Amino acid sequence: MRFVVSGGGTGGHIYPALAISRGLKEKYPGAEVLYVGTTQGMEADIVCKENLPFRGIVASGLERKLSLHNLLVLWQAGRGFWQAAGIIRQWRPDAVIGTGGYVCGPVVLAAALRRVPTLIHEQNAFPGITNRILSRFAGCVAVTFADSIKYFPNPNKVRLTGLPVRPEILTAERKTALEKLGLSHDRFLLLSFGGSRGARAINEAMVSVIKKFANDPRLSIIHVTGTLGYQEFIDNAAASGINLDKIGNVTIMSYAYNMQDALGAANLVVSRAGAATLAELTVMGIPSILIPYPHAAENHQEFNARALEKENAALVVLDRELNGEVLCGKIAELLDYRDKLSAMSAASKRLGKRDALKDIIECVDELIKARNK
Ligand SMILES: CC(=O)N[C@H]1[C@@H](OP(=O)(O)OP(=O)(O)OC[C@H]2O[C@@H](n3ccc(=O)[nH]c3=O)[C@H](O)[C@@H]2O)O[C@H](CO)[C@@H](O)[C@@H]1O
Repeated sequence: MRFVVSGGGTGGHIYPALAISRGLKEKYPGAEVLYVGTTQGMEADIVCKENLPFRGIVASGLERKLSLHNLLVLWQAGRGFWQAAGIIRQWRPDAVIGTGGYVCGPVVLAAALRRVPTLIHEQNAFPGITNRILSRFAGCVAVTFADSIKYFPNPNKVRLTGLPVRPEILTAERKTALEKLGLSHDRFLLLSFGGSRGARAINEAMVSVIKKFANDPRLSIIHVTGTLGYQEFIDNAAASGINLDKIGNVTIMSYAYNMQDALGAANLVVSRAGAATLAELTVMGIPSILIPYPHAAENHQEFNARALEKENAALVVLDRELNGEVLCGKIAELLDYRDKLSAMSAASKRLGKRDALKDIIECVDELIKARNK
């Protein structure tokens, strides 16, 4: 069997695509999966570490106003479509799966026009523009939140599956993860990151958190700055009088390629409220302090975060209310009241959908069988 998966731009689209690739290989032993993305998105870097064949095409997004940039985008969209059509013709996939981001548009469309079975996955409570358009052509639309179903014109095609989490995250274990990270079993681990690209507001607040908890014997801290924000974070920490070399309980990373270990070992996570992150937190039953990115389309991260807050699985701090003092206060409260933390952890776990990947692979299988009838 041969498959094409496509999803691009940020980790939130890429990791579900990688999880689906693994699921396909498990379901169909010997299956070959080709990843189609853009060469300038994060996918080029992340996918090559997965040993999956990768092909790049051109794609970018329209600005929501009349502009010269949009003319370039339309020209690129045409070019991207021909590149995608060429790939589909040569690779002859049995099915094509898109997980969002502009790059999926031409890939899923080219496949659907050749009558190749297609499935798209929507991660957010409010669907992205690419998926809303593609849903008209795709054979199946798998969604994470029931709330998103109403935005798709043909509800009969929609299946509520949840968001597929990478298998290594599903199976991560605290003891092994702590050992891999070289961290003590007796300490509480606070993990903070701002989604796949990092978040300046979280980086700024974490400077105060690190200052407050530096060398505190109760806890270890792993803070992931995002590749772009790394140097700024290091400079800000130094300007605040923090000597990171002299602090034994803090690890700073620009990007965590081993998220299964970081999440596997964490007792508490501070993060943005991207859908893939929330799916990972809930399948692992990790309590969190969520700071939704305020400029996400239709403010969808706040909707995502409130869904966890409502079930007592997370505390929510709005970006405009965030500062070092507020974040230190919330962390200290959860460190001191472990019963509250345990209750949040249990609530988080109740929300996790561990079967999402299996359900999506079943949908793909049904599409293939329906075509071969
Ligand atoms: C600003 C914005 O619009 N962000 C969107 C984007 O976010 P973004 O890409 O930040 O999305 P998510 O939080 O959903 O996913 C991040 C993914 O990257 C992984 N990770 C992150 C950091 C790191 O160092 N290592 C690592 O592996 C996480 O484990 C997770 O799997 O896509 C998501 C899914 O459509 C949306 O819900 C988010 O709103």
